[in-house]
Parts: sequence; structure tokens; C-alpha cells
Amino acid sequence: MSLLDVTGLTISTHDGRTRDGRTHDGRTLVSDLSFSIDPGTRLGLIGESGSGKSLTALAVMGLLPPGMTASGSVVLDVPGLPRTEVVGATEKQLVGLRGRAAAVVFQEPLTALDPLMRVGRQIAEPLRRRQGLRGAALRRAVGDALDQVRLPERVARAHPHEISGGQRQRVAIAMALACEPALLIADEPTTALDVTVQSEVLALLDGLVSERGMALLFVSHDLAVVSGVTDRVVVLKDGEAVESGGVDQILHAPRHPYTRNLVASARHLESALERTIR
Ligand SMILES: Nc1ncnc2c1ncn2[C@@H]1O[C@H](COP(=O)(O)OP(=O)(O)OP(=O)(O)O)[C@@H](O)[C@H]1O
Repeated sequence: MSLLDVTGLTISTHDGRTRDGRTHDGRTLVSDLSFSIDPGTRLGLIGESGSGKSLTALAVMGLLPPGMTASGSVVLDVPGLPRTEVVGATEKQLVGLRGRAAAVVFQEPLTALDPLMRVGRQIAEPLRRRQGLRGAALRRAVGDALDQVRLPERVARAHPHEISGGQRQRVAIAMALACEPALLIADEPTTALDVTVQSEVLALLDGLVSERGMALLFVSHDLAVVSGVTDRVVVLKDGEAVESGGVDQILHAPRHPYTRNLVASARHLESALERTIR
């Protein structure tokens, strides 16, 4: 049975003005998208900027911005938790699921971190809330969480601006993993980092997902990165899935012209890089 079943997901903006003052013109941004993820498996969602990847990830968490509506179905079915239809779910139902059924790591770690709070307290918060830890046990758990993302314990006393971008993303990963989610959603988790740090953080994420047998929904515009960490890929273009399949098939026998272009530009970049290195 699938952990996540997305069927006919359509995301549109409302027509008119929302409470945050933005006007929307009733556009469909993601159209009739379907995919599923079984426990412990990995799916990549790939497409160029604006293709609807982030909105899809947010819809899975029930976190669409104001002015947007989802229709279709997004079912999270995690052992030990109530099977939930996320589309149309109440905030109360979703709060119980977030963190435990699914957790998300965003591109920019600062979106997940409070600039005024020490890192240790931020990691402690989900551990205290979800696992009921207190006192010395909580401090130990924070230390362990930092250790798992290969950060020294002293990072707990730092504020987010006192550590590097790569360290901040490790902290965001530690927070996402604190409630032991069945599904980790990583939305361009390394795009904002320097190239050398990117590969370290990616290797860390890859290892943690394997160790914990988590399922992974990995969102990226970078085919090389997606093919390195996932088994299957859905290719999005203008909010529609144009192709899906195993990583090997997508890389070696892409069917849709858009996918062929993605593969060709990834190859082009690779050979250009090889030329510069030589
Ligand atoms: N809050 C919003 N209000 C109105 N339109 C939005 C909002 N967020 C995203 N969009 C629009 O929805 C479309 C899909 O955006 P989305 O962020 O999902 O794309 P993406 O594939 O993740 O791209 P990127 O990698 O650049 O984030 C884009 O056309 C974008 O302009």
C-alpha cells in the first residue's frame, strides 16, 4: 500500500483578491497530477522554474499559500496514524500529521529557522512536542540530533546567523527528522548552497534517508542531482506531468521532447565542466 497517493491533483489560484492583498487571476498552476510513493522508496519531481514543483510539495503538506486551492486527492497513509485525505482536511487533522507522516526541508534553511532563537532550542521544540522529552533527556536528544547531521554540540548555542549556510541546512534537516517522519520532502534542499557544500549535504541526506528507511520526495530542477538520489522521476512542465519512469529510462530513453531537452542540457553542462577541469 502506498504511503502517499496523489491522484488528479489540480492547484489553481482564486479569482480576485485574497486577505494578504494579492490579486489572482484564476490560473491553473498544477493540472491533473498523479503519482504515488511506497514506504521506503524515492521519487524525484523535476522541471524548470515555475513548473509547479514547490506547489505540489506544499499541497502534500496541506500548506498551500493563501489564494490557492487544491482539488483531486492527496492521501497520506502512515502506519499508526489515521489515513488522511489532505485535500480539504482541517488544520487540526494536518497538525497531527505534519512532522510525523511527512516533514519538509526547504531550499532556504532560514525559512525554517527562527533568527532570534538558539539552534538547540529550535531542534528541541519538535522533540519536546512530539516525543514528550524534557530536561536531561531532551538535551541528550538535541545532541544526538546534531550528531546525526554531523554537527558539533556547540552549534546548539549558536543563533542561525552565526553558522554557515550548509550548517543551517543541516539544522533544518535535523529538525525535519526529529519526529521520525515516514516521508521526507526535500524541496531543492541544496540549491542555495555552494557547490562543495551541496554534495556534502546531499550525501548526508541520502545516507539518513537510507538508514531510517524513510520515503523521499525530492524536488529539483537539476536532473543530475535528482538521478543521483531517487529511483523514479516525474517530469513536470507547466504544471503537467509530461513523463514519468525509472531514473535509467528517463536518462537513457527519454520519450517526451521536454525530457530529452533536460537530459541534453544536463549532458551539455557535464561535458563543458569536464573540458574546464582538463
Ligand atoms: N503564492 C503564489 N501566488 C501566485 N502564484 C504563485 C504563488 N506561488 C507560486 N506561484 C506560481 O505558480 C507557478 C508554479 O510555482 P512553483 O513555485 O510551484 O514552481 P517551481 O517548479 O517550484 O519553481 P521554482 O523552482 O522556481 O520554485 C509559477 O507560475 C509561480 O509563479
